[in-house]
Amino acid sequence: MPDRTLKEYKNETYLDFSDPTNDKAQKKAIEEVRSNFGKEYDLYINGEFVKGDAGTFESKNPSNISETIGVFQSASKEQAFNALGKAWDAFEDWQYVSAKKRADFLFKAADVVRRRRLEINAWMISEAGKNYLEADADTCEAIDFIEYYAYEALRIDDGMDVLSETWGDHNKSFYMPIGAGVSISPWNFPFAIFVGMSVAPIAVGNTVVAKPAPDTPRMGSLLAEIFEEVGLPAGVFNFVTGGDIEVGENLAKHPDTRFISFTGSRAVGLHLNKIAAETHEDQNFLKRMVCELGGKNATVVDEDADLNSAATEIIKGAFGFQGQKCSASSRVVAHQAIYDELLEKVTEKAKALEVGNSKENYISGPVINQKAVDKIMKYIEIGKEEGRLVAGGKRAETENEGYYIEPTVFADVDENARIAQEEIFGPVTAFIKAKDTEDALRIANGVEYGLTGAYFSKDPKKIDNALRKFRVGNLYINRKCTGALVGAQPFGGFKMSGTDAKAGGRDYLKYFLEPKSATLRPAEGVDYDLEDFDFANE
Ligand SMILES: NC(=O)c1ccc[n+]([C@@H]2O[C@H](COP(=O)([O-])OP(=O)(O)OC[C@H]3O[C@@H](n4cnc5c(N)ncnc54)[C@H](O)[C@@H]3O)[C@@H](O)[C@H]2O)c1
Ligand SMILES: N[C@@H](CCC=O)C(=O)O
Repeated sequence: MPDRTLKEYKNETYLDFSDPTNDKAQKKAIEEVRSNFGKEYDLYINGEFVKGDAGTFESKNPSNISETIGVFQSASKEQAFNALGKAWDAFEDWQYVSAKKRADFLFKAADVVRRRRLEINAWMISEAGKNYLEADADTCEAIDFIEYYAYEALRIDDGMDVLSETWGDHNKSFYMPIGAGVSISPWNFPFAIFVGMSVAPIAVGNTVVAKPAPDTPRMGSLLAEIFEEVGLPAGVFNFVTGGDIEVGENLAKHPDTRFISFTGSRAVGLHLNKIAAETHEDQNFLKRMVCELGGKNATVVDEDADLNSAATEIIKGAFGFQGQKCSASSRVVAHQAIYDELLEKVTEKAKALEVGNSKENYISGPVINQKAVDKIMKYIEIGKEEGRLVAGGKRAETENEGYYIEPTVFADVDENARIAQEEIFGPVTAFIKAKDTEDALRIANGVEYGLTGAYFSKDPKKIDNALRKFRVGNLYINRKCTGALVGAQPFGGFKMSGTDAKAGGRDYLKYFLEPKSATLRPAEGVDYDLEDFDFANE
């Protein structure tokens, strides 16, 4: 295999499903996957597929809830702890495996994902309710995470800081993996985020117990199959499905859990952050906590913006995957001079979005489950009190029994209203009127989150002003505020949106590393320096 360097990294490109060949191929993959609905999938602990001790649960198709995607294991607390123990056993060797060897496992895994791409999309379309493009983008992001972190691990292995020489001593700093930990992921990027959160620690020599969200366990079990196929050493990656408390919380609390990597809601993230801070008597490290939480993102449209383009991008940002993205534009803050015109354009486009079964590639599919329906419909009722309903506002009627909600737009919402402040995580956006540019940026910043934002203007001076003042981790000018690409738009937010980690960025792997400084004084008459040592087993 040729040497792979960071320079070789490229984002995977999405399939064009308006091409009938791709559309047909995706439909065929969906039919194949559907013929496998209802099968049982096991835990994957220490390189073995095993049954759970605490029963089983089913994953359902949100587009048609009479369909069972698969049957999954509920691990007991003891099994979860056993997985953690096996991960520590595997760490003994894995921490010293060379970065190149580790990266080779990952490059092979990325190639398997490429080979199974349409099948993986098909499972995701069925289990999460994504349309074809959203599913394909998720699978591509998973490939990107795997390869980007593999390249990054190679770069980090090349050495850290250039240090000064001190009177004949040689100084070197390098990174060491930190140990075995737990990755707890959400259902909304059920492959990309699950894969990214599993691969990042592994790429730099750690071992992982990964728990998928209960709504999308099939997407996690695919990674177990892939790592089994590429021969990743036993115990490096463990896949444990089961209860939030039984598996997730108990693992977070365990004194041997070295890191907790969490992506999910603010409430659960804060709860786990507290757990991470509690030190057990027999714990000899501070737990490393990585939290990537929610958002209440705004698209700000200034008076000189291209309104057609802004309206198109708002629709994508607010209603892509039914608004179930932490990055979604759930607020539109519009300058008073263009407010009415923009609102009319967005309303018209929102009303035109067709809702239906994801297997037929409707632009808008279902939301994830009944709990989500209840929460979103509750916010829609609140919105009716707080603003003027101009589009949607009801359950969408379709041929299937699924969790469908109409794309919904509220106008004339006060900046402090609940629907302007709280994360809804569904197909709902709220228009807020601003007096001028500064007022718009103040409103955009006036929430507890700081994840993404979009700003529309043609004026370079205004753009420069927004670049500095709009307080979000990911800011986009003249485009939608969703769809960050690995390695291009490192992703993660400020304020209550998380611990400032940037998934798919250069800093991310350092959350799973500890830096070590070494000083070597050459022994009398011996000629060597620290560059002669690479600190890894081949
Ligand atoms: N910042 C980001 O990068 C990012 C990315 C995706 C999603 N999100 C956020 O995730 C949320 C949606 O995902 P969700 O509904 O799956 O979130 P969630 O917080 O309900 O669940 C996330 C994960 O935590 C587990 N969990 C729940 N309770 C737990 C507990 N007490 N102990 C341990 N684990 C527990 C769940 O099973 C799931 O695997 C939204 O708030 C969204 O903004 C953030
Ligand atoms: N990284 C994704 C969002 C992940 C959270 O849901 C985006 O940029 O849209």
